[in-house]
Amino acid sequence: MELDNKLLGTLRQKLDNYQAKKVLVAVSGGVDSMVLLHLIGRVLDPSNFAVVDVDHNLRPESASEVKFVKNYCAENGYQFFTTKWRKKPKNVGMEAAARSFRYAFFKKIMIKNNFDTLLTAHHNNDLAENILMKMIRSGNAYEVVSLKEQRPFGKNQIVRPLLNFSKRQLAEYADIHDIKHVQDETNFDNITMRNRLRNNIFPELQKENGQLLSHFFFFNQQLNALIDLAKEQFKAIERAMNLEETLQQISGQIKPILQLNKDQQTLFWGHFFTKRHLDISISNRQIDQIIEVLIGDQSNASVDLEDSWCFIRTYDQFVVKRATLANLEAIDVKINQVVTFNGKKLKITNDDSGNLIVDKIPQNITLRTRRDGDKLLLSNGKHQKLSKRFINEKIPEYERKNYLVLLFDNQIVWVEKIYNMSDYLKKGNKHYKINFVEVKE
Ligand SMILES: Nc1ncnc2c1ncn2[C@@H]1O[C@H](COP(=O)(O)OP(=O)(O)OP(=O)(O)O)[C@@H](O)[C@H]1O
Repeated sequence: MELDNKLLGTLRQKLDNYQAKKVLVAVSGGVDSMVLLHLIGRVLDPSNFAVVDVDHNLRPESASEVKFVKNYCAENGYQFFTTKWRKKPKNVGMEAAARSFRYAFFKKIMIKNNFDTLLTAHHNNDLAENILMKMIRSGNAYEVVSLKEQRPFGKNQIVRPLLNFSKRQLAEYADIHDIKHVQDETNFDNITMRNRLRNNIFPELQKENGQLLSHFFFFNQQLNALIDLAKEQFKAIERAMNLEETLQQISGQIKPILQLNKDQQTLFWGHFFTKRHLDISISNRQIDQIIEVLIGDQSNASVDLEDSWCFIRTYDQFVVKRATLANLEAIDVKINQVVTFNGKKLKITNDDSGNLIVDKIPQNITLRTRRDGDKLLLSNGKHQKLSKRFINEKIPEYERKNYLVLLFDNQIVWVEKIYNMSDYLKKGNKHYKINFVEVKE
């Protein structure tokens, strides 16, 4: 009776707090969501709620599980929505794809039928498992924060009224009221980390302290609040940074960030990258590298990020941009043949207007990007390392890999913008002119 009152009281209070008027209950048929549905049936009039169950079509029993929920709704006079997932993607995480299909369907039903609130049956064990899993995977505070009791969902909201109740309490309620439910057999195999934590680790941890789950709840609440406070301060910092943002890059002043201490900077960059529309994931190690670059006084220092994005610090600014992918393969080029290299169309012609002057017509012409050990011939007959030339010309490291290098018979004769062997050839000898041009369409 006490548990009944606690659950019903909490549910009423949450619906009231979050002004949930027309409610869609997400029910998978498992014990948690059947308990939620049973409770809702006791609190709301059927005209104010409906049930939704998505058949993910991933297990043979899924259709009969949906039928079970459908029948339950029919018996109780509840409106019911369902759909079956048919177009399963290949080569992506199945669980994540199933989830995004599920939430897209929830959204569609809510908009079409004017529901203002989606209720899910997430509970305290789900929350604790999420936190521990994220702790194991990343330790990133923004990821470690777990489910919130309420969050916006498009123009509407998701409310999770059972977050403060344990799985055991929900199972107890199901027992008392003899609530039938389906059993997901995959909960028992220990292939997933979640199941290993649920079945092996949490029972052990709870032996240390029976209050463990509520501590996770409390920790989550506090961490969420701290992050919200930090974000307020970061907004002010971002305003002072004068950010300029396009789909391809974002840049800004670094001075405002340097007012934060090193740990606060870590928190800042974690937030900065998670909320940007530039789709970059960033590791803790990369955040450390960014901070090193900002604290150091080396202009043009850079950090490589995922998918060829890079973070570059110039004197008092930073820019995050995509570095063009270099084609590192060398290609052989014939005279008058058009080749595409790093997105440019190029051609070598052998005519008098040539801007490359050589002392013999080459047998082999090769185009490639830089390699370690590349050397340039100078007029005194000596060689200079290409890397040295890049430094002299102040070409930042992140750009060097995109520079085109042209070789005649294995001798570098030209490097984009910074070297042309013609400038170093002795006058008086017999020379040939060769043209190296970018072809415009
Ligand atoms: N197929 C489904 N159809 C309708 N509701 C579902 C379905 N699967 C899950 N739910 C709802 O989501 C809640 C959480 O389910 P579960 O723990 O399996 O999901 P999750 O993938 O871990 O979490 P999330 O839904 O936040 O991604 C369930 O209690 C239920 O309310």
